[in-house]
Amino acid sequence: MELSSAKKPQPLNYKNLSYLLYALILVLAVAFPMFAGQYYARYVIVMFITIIISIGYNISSGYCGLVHFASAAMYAAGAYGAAVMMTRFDMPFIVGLLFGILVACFVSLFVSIPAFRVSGHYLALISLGLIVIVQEILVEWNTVTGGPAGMYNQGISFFGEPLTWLGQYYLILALMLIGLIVQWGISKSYLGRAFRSIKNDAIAATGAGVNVRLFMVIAILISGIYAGTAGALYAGYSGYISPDTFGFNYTVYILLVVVIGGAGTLAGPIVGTVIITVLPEFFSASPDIKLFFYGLLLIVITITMPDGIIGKLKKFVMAYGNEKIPDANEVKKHFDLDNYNLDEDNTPDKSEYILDLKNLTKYFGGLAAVSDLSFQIERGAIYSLIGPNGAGKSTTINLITGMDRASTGEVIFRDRKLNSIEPYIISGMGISRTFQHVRLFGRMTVLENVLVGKHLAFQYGIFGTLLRTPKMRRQERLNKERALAYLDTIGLLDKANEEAASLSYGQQKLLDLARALSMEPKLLLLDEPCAGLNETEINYFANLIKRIRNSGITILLIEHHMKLVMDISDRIIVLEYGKKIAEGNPKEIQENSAVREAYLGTAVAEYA
Ligand SMILES: Nc1ncnc2c1ncn2[C@@H]1O[C@H](COP(=O)(O)OP(=O)(O)OP(=O)(O)O)[C@@H](O)[C@H]1O
Repeated sequence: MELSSAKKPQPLNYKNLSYLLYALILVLAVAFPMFAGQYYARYVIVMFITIIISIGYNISSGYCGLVHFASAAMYAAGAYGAAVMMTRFDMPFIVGLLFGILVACFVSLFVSIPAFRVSGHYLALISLGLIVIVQEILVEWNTVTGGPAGMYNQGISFFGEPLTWLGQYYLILALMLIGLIVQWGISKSYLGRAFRSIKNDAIAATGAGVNVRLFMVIAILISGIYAGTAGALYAGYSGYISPDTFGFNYTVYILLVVVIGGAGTLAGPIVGTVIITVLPEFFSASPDIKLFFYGLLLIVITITMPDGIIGKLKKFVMAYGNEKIPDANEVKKHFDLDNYNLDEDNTPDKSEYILDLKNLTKYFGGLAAVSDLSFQIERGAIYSLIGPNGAGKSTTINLITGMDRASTGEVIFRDRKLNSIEPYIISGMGISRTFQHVRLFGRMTVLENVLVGKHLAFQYGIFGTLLRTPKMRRQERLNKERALAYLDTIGLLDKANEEAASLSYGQQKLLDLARALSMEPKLLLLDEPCAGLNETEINYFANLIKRIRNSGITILLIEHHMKLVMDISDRIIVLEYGKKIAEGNPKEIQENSAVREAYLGTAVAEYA
């Protein structure tokens, strides 16, 4: 089957281009105070601080997709935390900085905990509430914050010595560079891929083994660390802070920086800051004109470049992925479906069946989508679940994977009851799935989609991520090689660097399968993998499914395509209105009169 389209022109080397730009910016930033003097250096320091807070916002919102307006609240927490430590407790700047970060992290919890329950505009509304509350605290808690009049502090000093303006410039530049390097490290790690998978499709991310809630908390916590650092630096550098600085306008300002620069891109916060800070100066210094300019810029950029300036640039040079793709023979060393030994762990269960559903019932309101359903699945077989539309097939898969909770009954997988286990843990236990309506991480590359499927195979921590330790690099390399091998297995190796959303429908279905397969499941649940495909594609899938079964992986297939089901199934279970009406081998099912009446009708008559 020809699933690959004609080769596209070789993309320009975006990677080298951006390295060159970063080097230029660095040289410029280091040399700037030497030729520009103190007045302009102060201006650039504020830009550095803006970049720091914007990177944090970019990680939580640009990468992880959590749109919130809490930047100003976390920034205020950092600034006041540092100032209070320095002024009220006479502590050195470094203690103020650490305390400011701590307070900002605490404030970040008020965004991340609600994010468990709400998302989208509800989360944005909650974060707006947070700004109002923080403003009130700053204004009313006079004895600590100085109230509306604000508070002064001793400024940035080390060992009792105030830092010169040049020292402050390089300190803040160094922290900004660290911030950029950390952002780069995160984006190149499984942490960054997990964030982006959540933004693309949180349900698919859960299915791939990502603990979505935990990673949302981490993303917002990281933005709290950046905002806290920026706030403390601002307090120390300016020597005076007041509540006015940390209002709604500032949050919108940071949002603008990230949206205009390019949310979810490495250089977005830099480009956005430069544009938002420098461009208005060419028009006028008047605050009203500036606001007008910001508003206009937001409208124009959102309409013409929804991915921001860097996002547009990346599209222009087609810089989706730049992984080197080895040839197929090389790739097969890392995974070969036809010579695959299913890795049974050291604690094999005693049960004869890999999956055992006992009297499973699921109500949606008054509707029993699944009703008193019991069946067992033998290891290494292909079982198919068939039935008319609305019979409860997908719901059964959702109950097995923990994406829906059973009203009554039990799901037993390898002797373990799954009923109250979180879906991402179930994925890690050896059950993976594809989705009826393909759920890919559309804005990630084909290779990255499969790598998210390998999420649980990454075992390096935050230090590995930030320091790019040998362990981290080894795991990244090995899993990349393996992910490429899965792509080769399903025939998409040459598409590894392309955006998943750009694939044809058949290719997307294949990628969904590759991602599920990359999780090294013991039980693979396929929800209508062939819906919407043509005969050639269906035959290709049928062959793949049989090869997967032959490798030892057990399969539960939902499919309406009867020829495929009858050809490849070892056993078939038929549902109607959530109830099992028949079970048997393909021949028995074809001959079953109740099944013919309820579902198969002429379809089987034609097939038989
Ligand atoms: N989240 C939900 N909330 C309410 N009702 C639901 C929900 N999910 C499924 N249902 C209902 O449960 C019944 C079974 O749906 P399900 O999707 O499991 O059927 P299916 O056999 O997979 O159908 P199809 O072949 O059309 O995909 C349907 O009546 C459906 O409307």
